[in-house]
Amino acid sequence: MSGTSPVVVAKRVDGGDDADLTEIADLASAAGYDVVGRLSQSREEDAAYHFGEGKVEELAALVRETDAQAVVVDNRLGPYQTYNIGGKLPEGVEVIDRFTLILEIFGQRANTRKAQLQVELAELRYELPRAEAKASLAKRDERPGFMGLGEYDESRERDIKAQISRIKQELDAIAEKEETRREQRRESGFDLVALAGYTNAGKSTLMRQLADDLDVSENEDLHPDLDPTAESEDRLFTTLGTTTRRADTGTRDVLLTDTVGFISDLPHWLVESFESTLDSVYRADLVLLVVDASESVEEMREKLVTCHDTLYERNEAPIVTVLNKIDRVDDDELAEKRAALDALAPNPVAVSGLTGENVEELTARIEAELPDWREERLLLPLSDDAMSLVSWLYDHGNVEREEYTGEDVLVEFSARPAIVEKARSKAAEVRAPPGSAESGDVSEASVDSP
Ligand SMILES: Nc1nc2c(ncn2[C@@H]2O[C@H](COP(=O)(O)OP(=O)(O)OP(=O)(O)O)[C@@H](O)[C@H]2O)c(=O)[nH]1
Ligand SMILES: [Mg+2]
Repeated sequence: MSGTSPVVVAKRVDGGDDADLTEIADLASAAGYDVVGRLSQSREEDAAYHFGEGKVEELAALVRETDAQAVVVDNRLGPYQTYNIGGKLPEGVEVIDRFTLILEIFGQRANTRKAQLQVELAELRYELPRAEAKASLAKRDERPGFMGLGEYDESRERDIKAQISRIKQELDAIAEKEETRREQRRESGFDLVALAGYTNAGKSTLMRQLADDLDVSENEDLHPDLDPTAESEDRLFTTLGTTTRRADTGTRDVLLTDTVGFISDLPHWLVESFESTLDSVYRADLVLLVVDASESVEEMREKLVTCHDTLYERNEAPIVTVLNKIDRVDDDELAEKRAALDALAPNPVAVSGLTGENVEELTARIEAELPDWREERLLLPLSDDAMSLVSWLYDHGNVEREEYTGEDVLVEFSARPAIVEKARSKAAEVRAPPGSAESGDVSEASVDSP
């Protein structure tokens, strides 16, 4: 089915308020569909049809009336329910669920090898239990292809498993390379800050506001892998891959990474398929959790909960919550929202990524929250190697004192812990170059931090 096809969106909630169809309609538009009808129901789940049977008749009538080519359902449908709903719809009208729709969007946006592999992996993980169900039903001599899922084929299940493991291997190799790159960047003195948050919260817009406006091409020598900043658009999942830019926050050298947004109700397997993309968030030194403050407190709360759930198990970094889009909120309203969300978003920074309002407060906060630099003193015998270590320290940290006493140079500096470690081992080599007689006797010359 092509992107511009007309579709009807539908959703069921257990009870209480009417179902909110905004997000599923936005997702359908993001996939390029034209939303021509909406239908919701508040009742408990029906085993056969998910919705009440009468509601499905209503859905079929709406489809006929609007000439829709598909129905997008914002609930988890079992394979039988999908089949039963499909049976009531006009011939050829597809039933698409939330996950298939999200995968479709990701598939359209996947423009790197990694993104394509991730989408493929998610598709296979979605298909596997369905293939298993088909295989086991066929073994029990049931009708093959019973759910409109095509002819039964036992080898399909084995194929899927083999493909899954092949793709996982390739993705693991990519993830390893990225981890090495993160370590190299840390060793060159950079702090890694990641933008995270619900899709459409304004991450890419804020990234552009914080990034040095230097052209990527001008920075190429230093960071051949930096890419142009991701686009901003009022559309869900504009950004799929990750982009990294330098940001000037004052004294620290920061590399800022923008990445795919979070969304609620994603099954475990889908989140897992995008694990290595989320690693740039999980393994950062600091996470900026961006929230759209122009939405209602309830929406903000739900989205914050989704973000925390996604971060909860694997995130290692401190989190600063950023209330974004304050150009659309007045002061009283902002104060109310801050108070209401205090438990989920303690001590947030409020900014507008669009106008740049209050962005200095955010950069100051980034500096304050980044892991502390350590103080160190090194005493080195004067030599060319010692002098090049001193100049390396100027490049990678803050040199506070440099003193020459006859045969030695004393240097006091502060730097991130990894740099201090590296400096110590460089100093050991300066004192006793590998292969020299005194090799191994280096600890004496090291002066501990005050
Ligand atoms: N008024 C206002 N609009 C903003 C602000 N920041 C972002 N927007 C708008 O919000 C929409 C989404 O912004 P993006 O920067 O694409 O958001 P994102 O979080 O990167 O979204 P995805 O990549 O799709 O997950 C765009 O239409 C932006 O112009 C802001 O501070 N104020
Ligand atoms: Mg984006």
